[in-house]
Amino acid sequence: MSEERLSFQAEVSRLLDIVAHSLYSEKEVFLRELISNASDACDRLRYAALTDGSLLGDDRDFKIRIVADKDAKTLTLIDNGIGMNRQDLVDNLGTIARSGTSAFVKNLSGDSKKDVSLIGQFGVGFYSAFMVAEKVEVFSRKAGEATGWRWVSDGQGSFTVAEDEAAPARGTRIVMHIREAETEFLEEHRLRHVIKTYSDHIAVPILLGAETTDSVNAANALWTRSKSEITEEQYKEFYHHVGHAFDEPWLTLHWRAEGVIEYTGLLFVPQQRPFDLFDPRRAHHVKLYVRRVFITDEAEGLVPPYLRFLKGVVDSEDLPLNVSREMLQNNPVLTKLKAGIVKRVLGDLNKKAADPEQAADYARFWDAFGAVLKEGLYEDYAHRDDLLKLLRFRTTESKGELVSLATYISRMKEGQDAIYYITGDEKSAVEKSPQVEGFRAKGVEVLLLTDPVDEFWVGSVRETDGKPFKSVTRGGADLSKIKGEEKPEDEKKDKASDGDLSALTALLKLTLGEEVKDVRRSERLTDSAVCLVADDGDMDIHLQRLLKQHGQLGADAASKRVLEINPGHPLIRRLAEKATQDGAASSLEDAAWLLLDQARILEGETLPDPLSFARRMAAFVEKGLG
Ligand SMILES: Nc1ncnc2c1ncn2[C@@H]1O[C@H](COP(=O)(O)OP(=O)(O)OP(=O)(O)O)[C@@H](O)[C@H]1O
Repeated sequence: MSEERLSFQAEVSRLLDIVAHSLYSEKEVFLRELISNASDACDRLRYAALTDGSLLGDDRDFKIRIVADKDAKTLTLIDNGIGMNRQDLVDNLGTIARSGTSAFVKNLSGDSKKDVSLIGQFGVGFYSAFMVAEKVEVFSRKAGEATGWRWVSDGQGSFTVAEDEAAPARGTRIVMHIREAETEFLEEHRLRHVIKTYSDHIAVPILLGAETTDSVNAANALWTRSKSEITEEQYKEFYHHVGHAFDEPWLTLHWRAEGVIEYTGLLFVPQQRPFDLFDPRRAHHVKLYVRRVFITDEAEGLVPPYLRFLKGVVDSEDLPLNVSREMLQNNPVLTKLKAGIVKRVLGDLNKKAADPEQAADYARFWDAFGAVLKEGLYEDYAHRDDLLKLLRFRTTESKGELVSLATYISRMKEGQDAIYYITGDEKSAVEKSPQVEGFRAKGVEVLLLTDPVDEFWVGSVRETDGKPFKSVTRGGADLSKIKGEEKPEDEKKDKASDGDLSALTALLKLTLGEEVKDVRRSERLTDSAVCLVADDGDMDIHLQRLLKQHGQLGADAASKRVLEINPGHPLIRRLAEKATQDGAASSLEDAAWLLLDQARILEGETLPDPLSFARRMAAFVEKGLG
């Protein structure tokens, strides 16, 4: 086939532009990226050869060779891994395969400084070669295939592919034509240092020079070494490699299990949320190995979705080496591995969570991954108690600090028998909700739940330690039973008389008719005149809104709300007085609708009839101005 010229996917061009022009201060990381890819290629061939031994031929020892040629100003990296055919080259080196990354690049701001620091968080993989090279040639031949290929690009929007017999017998040779300013990467000592720093953990030998047979790296799988032999730095570099990550691990778990099943786990909890954390597939990122052979990074069932932030490796001694990815489904060994992983991870998280000295550190984890962990509360009943201990909340009383359920319970007021919460989209908004006023006045703490998942777990967990979870926007507020810290003047505050209030309530019910389920005097309001609540047994207001937004609830399936009025509010007092007068029904009609609309606005809802609202409002203001 003759040479073809193809364009890079738009996102790749964008990425290359940033890579070439702005740049990381640490250009040396390009080598780590290419070595990481070469090692993955060896892993994949090792796995493929389990079912088709002929793929390896006589060349059975995997290696990565790096050769610098100062005269030609080229740096060459050769692996005898799985290799790429024409289609692979076009797909892998012309597009960004990972969907999260691709979407991310699409949304880059165009401000190169900002973009570079963001890209630094996930790396640019193969394309980082263009940080040091003005031209890159990739010669490759896929294992088991006859034809070799050459891919060439100067990173300027396009590349060429053509058949080429100069490709290695199997695997990939990447030739980088090093820029004048980057010739330091042709110096052996510099290369050796970079390899030692970033790639020592790579399990395939890395040979520096055309002839040498001595590897620069230790060349055994990091997780097989004993903990005492591994430095923090090495763990970190391994985490970068295995997790395609660029932050520091927040927690490193390295353990060997011997007993019912035998395996080694080396798992990391990242510091930062990866971009695809809320991807609907909820896939995890833990690689499964069987006796040092990479099997798959998609073993569904190895890690539950609520721990999908974990990165790392699990290496089993019990699974058969020829286990196919299909065979892994419903495999009893896999089930046991999963049980071991969950126990270990939750145990270590609980140690961190329980240590007051590490509260600030745990808070960082919680802010990154708490929302994901909460999914386990309704998906993994067996570990619910462990998970409940890990929960942290911001509350109306916590001044931004995180509070555990145990702390909340220890601070409950006399007569308080429920754990109160409010759900919503944003902390600042729920904190100011009228429904929490009465609780705040009494010093009764209310959990502020602002993750969408919150609605689902509170609905499923229902209670802890004998204390039910209760929404402050649903049902009666039963605040009168609680001995709080209210100030005496609150008690004495003028309230509408019972008779007047009953008249107003009746009038509002009549006027608003089908728009509300009921109108009641409120126990929970102190400052606002009105608010909406869901009736006991009805769906919480925020949950209704959430389900509607996601098309899970028809417009008419929503249950009606109860309008609560504050007997101590001057406006309600005045209206109550008027409600007993003749002709009140018609003179207060506009006021009734305005009260309801006000409650809707406080709830963050759009008004069903904004035009009428504006008309009534204008009329009132006009009257007020005399
Ligand atoms: N030496 C190689 N041998 C075989 N395939 C390779 C090699 N180098 C790259 N590839 C293929 O090209 C793809 C893209 O590589 P690239 O480094 O850009 O991204 P990645 O490795 O998937 O992710 P990351 O951005 O985290 O490095 C790889 O997933 C792999 O399929």
